[in-house]
Amino acid sequence: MADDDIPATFASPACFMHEVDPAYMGLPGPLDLQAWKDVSRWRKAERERLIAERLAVPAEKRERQGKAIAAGVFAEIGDVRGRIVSAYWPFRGEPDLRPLLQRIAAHGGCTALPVVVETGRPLEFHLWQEGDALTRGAWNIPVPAEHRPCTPDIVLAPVVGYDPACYRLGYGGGFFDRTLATMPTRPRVIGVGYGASKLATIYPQMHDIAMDVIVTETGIIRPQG
Ligand SMILES: Nc1nc2c(c(=O)[nH]1)N(C=O)[C@@H](CNc1ccc(C(=O)N[C@@H](CCC(=O)O)C(=O)O)cc1)CN2
Ligand SMILES: Nc1ncnc2c1ncn2[C@@H]1O[C@H](COP(=O)(O)OP(=O)(O)OP(=O)(O)O)[C@@H](O)[C@H]1O
Repeated sequence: MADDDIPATFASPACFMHEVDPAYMGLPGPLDLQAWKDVSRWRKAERERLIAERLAVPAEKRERQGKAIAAGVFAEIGDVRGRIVSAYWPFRGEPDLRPLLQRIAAHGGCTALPVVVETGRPLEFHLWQEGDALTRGAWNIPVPAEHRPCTPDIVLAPVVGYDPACYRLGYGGGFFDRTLATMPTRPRVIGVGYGASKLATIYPQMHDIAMDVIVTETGIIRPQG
């Protein structure tokens, strides 16, 4: 038998994985990799566009919208007594929910801020309320100076963009997805953003985790079905 006649498979493969469609195995195939490259490029461009657009909105209008969003979030949370709510320190034109943190504390809730420990790792949440000291964290975002890690019951996640299925486009670090994927008990996740940040779809990938609800100044979005 000539070498050319040897079939291009193992006589006795260790397993049949090579015969199964990679998508069925939950593994990315070559096509998925190309699709993810395209989606990544598209997401990068959309992030830049959406951030530039919201920064171009006059500060007073953004402030008005922020107040309407905060009112919507407060109503959506319901009874805050004894619950931990994580918010964020606003940057790049995000809705300012700092007054909401005070309101939550006044109603008997605890508040926290997200802390980047390291790129590629889940976020931590550290207790913080108005008057507590802050220090500069990753990307110069203020974070609690005191190390008081906690597990929030409710996470307010700022969105750069969102879609009708409540998927969130963030800044591209994958922090919230990684964090939610590794929390033993999934908190309630409320996406927070401006109505103008709506996209037809963010082309959700395996790692994307949908928000339970998105609150904007123009209304509340819940995943269909
Ligand atoms: N106010 C606020 N605080 C927050 C978040 C947030 O979304 N908003 N985060 C929520 O996660 C974490 C910070 N996440 C960030 C993730 C990426 C970049 C960033 O600037 N990334 C690169 C591009 C990344 C890429 O495309 O690979 C950049 O823009 O240069 C900034 C913050 C924690 N704190
Ligand atoms: N659970 C996870 N495990 C490993 N990698 C993840 C996970 N979640 C997201 N990633 C990776 O993080 C990267 C950024 O993801 P994505 O574009 O969804 O970010 P984002 O949600 O916009 O960012 P952020 O949450 O920081 O605002 C991707 O390369 C993705 O594969």
